[in-house]
Amino acid sequence: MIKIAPSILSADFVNLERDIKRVSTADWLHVDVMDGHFVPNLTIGIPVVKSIRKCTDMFLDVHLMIDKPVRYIEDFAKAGADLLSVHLEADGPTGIAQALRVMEDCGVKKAVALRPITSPKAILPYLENLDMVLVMTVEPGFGGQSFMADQLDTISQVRSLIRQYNPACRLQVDGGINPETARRVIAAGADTLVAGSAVYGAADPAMAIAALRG
Ligand SMILES: O=C(CO)[C@@H](O)[C@H](O)COP(=O)(O)O
Repeated sequence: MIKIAPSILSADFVNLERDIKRVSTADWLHVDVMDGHFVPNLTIGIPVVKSIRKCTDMFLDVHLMIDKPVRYIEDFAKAGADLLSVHLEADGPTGIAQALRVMEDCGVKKAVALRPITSPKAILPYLENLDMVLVMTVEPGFGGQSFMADQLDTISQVRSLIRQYNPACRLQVDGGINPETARRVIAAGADTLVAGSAVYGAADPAMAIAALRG
């Protein structure tokens, strides 16, 4: 079943609680954490995730765009994250494996994320132990960018690895998702879609969420 995860990066942060309630028909809430180093942007951190947890029961899907994420896994788990995604480019293999181990110990779902440049095969050392793989269809850092169609092939390749090694693993796609690109990424094998501007830029976010489901 397709899951839709609105990205609060496109929400109005002054009215964050209101904007979280406006997407309550979605399946998950996607929270973009950026450190100004792994990506050229700064967003939100642990205290904000803690506050979000207090105002919604939605599944919190937290995308860590930060260097050496193992340093903060436990804090984000305690703040209320349900799933954490760490970028394979954000640390060496030992650091990524450690981050996944800490997620396991903390009882949060485990995901790895790939920048557009990263080979799908990079997920192989971790795949059997993952709940989700996140394929970026823009360069991480900002909302409102154009969908990178050449990532459709990466999505297909990741789907085929998932089929082979861990069929229960979800495949999330993030960046430039609208009703048209949603159809294309679902056809390529995605089952979880992140959308920021397509949801929060719409007059009626609930209708935009329904349109993404197809
Ligand atoms: O992680 C990111 C950007 O780095 C995304 O989650 C964006 O927030 C998605 O925004 P749209 O491309 O859907 O506007």
